Amino acid sequence: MISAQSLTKIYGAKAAVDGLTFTVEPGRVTGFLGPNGAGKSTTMRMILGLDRPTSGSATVNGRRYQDFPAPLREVGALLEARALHPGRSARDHLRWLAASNGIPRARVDEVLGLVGLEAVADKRAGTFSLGMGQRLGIGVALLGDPPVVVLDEPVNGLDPEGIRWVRTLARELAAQGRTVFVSSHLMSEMALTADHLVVVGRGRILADCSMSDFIAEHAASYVRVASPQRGEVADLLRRQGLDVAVHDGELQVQGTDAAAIGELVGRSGLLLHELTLVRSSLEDAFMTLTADSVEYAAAATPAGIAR
Ligand SMILES: Nc1ncnc2c1ncn2[C@@H]1O[C@H](COP(=O)(O)OP(=O)(O)OP(=O)(O)O)[C@@H](O)[C@H]1O
Repeated sequence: MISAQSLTKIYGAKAAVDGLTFTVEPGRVTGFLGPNGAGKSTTMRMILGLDRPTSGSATVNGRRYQDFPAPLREVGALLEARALHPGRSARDHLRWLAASNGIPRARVDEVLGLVGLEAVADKRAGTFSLGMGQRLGIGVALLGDPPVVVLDEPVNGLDPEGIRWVRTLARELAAQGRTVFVSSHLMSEMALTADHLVVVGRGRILADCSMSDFIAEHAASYVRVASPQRGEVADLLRRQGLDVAVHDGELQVQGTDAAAIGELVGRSGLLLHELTLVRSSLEDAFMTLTADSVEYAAAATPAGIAR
């Protein structure tokens, strides 16, 4: 597992990471979320020994990254910034890393197959598209067959097929009992991939809980009710003590489920055209929780630009 204990990184007068304590457990995918500048990459870099904490510690299976003699066999990582030699082929890049980490050469071909790069394995990495580069980066992460995998924005630049591939891969790695720690800004994708979430804002922990608890706690579901007798239906529901809001000509009702609303309205003889449970999304929950932690927010769209 990965463990951060009071992990802190100060740049000048600014705490990029401010006393983070959390663990990333094996056997599940843990999503790492936060607005731009929240400290995700800095945290991952400290876990991977690329940045030194100002104080606190980050360990993988109880040891600091720099203390592993063959780190690729302990922790596989894809970081946002690619560090590929542009003139080297994908195969040579993997072979070079395998040799320096005591990994058998045969594993290189296995990994090229796993990430779908066999056909271009001998092309120079400098000619790769963003998506091919991401696949090669994921190949590097998997090269040592490590029990812990850290992926920073793995679906960046991938097409829909590639995005689905990363999702399936992350879930398979977790199902094999590995520790999988993934950051992404794509909320809909994260909702399908992660079981557990660590959410940060301005370098601090905002949430550390299961995906379902996070959504239930930070965003509210409601029942959408449409009726040609909207006013009467709204009055009826309000008299029952339900919370009714009117939005774009429909009622949004909180406080009970669709079945109970249907029965109530049915008994009154009023007409219903639609009754739908609208579940809140991970994106809704994320926006609610991080509203105060957003560092770089755009102003509302100026009227002249709105379509
Ligand atoms: N080398 C550095 N020197 C100075 N400040 C830095 C450095 N690296 C990061 N920071 C600052 O630390 C904060 C956290 O940055 P970090 O890249 O970890 O955030 P992030 O959550 O990964 O953001 P994003 O989602 O935009 O990738 C930011 O305010 C950033 O400007």
